[in-house]
Amino acid sequence: MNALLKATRLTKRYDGRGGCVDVDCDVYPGEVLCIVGESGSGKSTLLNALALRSEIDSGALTYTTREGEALDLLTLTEARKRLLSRTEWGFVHQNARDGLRRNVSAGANIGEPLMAIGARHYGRLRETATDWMSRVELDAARIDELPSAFSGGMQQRLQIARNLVTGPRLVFMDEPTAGLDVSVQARLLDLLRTLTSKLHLAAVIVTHDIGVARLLAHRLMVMKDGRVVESGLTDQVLDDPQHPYTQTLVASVLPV
Ligand SMILES: Nc1ncnc2c1ncn2[C@@H]1O[C@H](COP(=O)(O)OP(=O)(O)OP(=O)(O)O)[C@@H](O)[C@H]1O
Repeated sequence: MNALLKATRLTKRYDGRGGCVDVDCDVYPGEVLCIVGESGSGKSTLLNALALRSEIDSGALTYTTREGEALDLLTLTEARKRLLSRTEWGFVHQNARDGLRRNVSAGANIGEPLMAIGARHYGRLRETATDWMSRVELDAARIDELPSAFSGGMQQRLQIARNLVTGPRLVFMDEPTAGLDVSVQARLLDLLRTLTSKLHLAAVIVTHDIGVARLLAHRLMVMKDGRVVESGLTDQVLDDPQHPYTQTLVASVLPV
C-alpha cells in the first residue's frame, strides 16, 4: 500500500532554533498516527509543516490524491493547496473557536465547506448539516444556534463535523481533546475512534497525553527536542519502549 502522505527529512526551525528537524514520516490510508512528546518537543511545528500551514526549511513532502496522483507538496501552487485542503484534508484545532465561524449558525458552520466546493442546493445542505449534527452526537434541533451557545465539548464536535462533511481522506488534529473535562474528553475520544474507523480516515494527531495516543493511534511517533526519537506500532512503543525518553514518558503515566 502506498503512503498517503510522505515526509522525508522535514525541517522547520525558527531562526535556526526549535521547531522540528529531519523528520521522516509516512501516513497510510485509514491509519491514525499520533505525535507524542512533552511541551516544546516540536509536535505542533511538525503538524503545521505536514499540513502546509507553515513554510518548510528543507526536506521533501508528497501526497497521493484520490486519483492516484503523487503531488510534490512543496512546489504546489496556492490554488492547488487550497483545493487539497478543501477536498482531501481537514484540520481540527485544539481550540474549537479557531476552527469555527463564530457569527454563523452550527448548520452554516457545517454547510460552508460544502459550499466552498460548489454545493448550492439549500435544502440538501441543510439536510447534510442535520445529518452531521447527529453523526457527531449533537442535538440536530439546535442547528440554527450559534457556536457560542454550545459547550466546549460540543463545539469541538461541531468543528469535527465541519471538517468531515466534505469527506476528507486525511485529517490533522492538534490536541483535539485538551482542555476538556475528563468525561467530555472520554466521549469525544470515543467518537473520534468510531469516526476514523467507520470512514476509513487517516489522521495525524498531536497529543501530549499518552492515554489519548493509546486509545486512538495505530502508530506513534515520539518527539524530543524537535527530533523523532522512536516510532512504531502503538502497543509496541508503549509496552516495550526502547528510547530512554520514551521509557520516562511511559513510566510517568503508569498507574501506581
Ligand atoms: N513561532 C515560533 N517562534 C519561535 N520559536 C518557536 C515558535 N513556535 C515554536 N517555537 C519553538 O520550537 C520548539 C517546538 O515548539 P512546538 O510548539 O512545535 O512544540 P510542541 O511539542 O507542539 O509544544 P506544545 O505541546 O507546548 O504546543 C519550541 O522550542 C518552541 O519554543
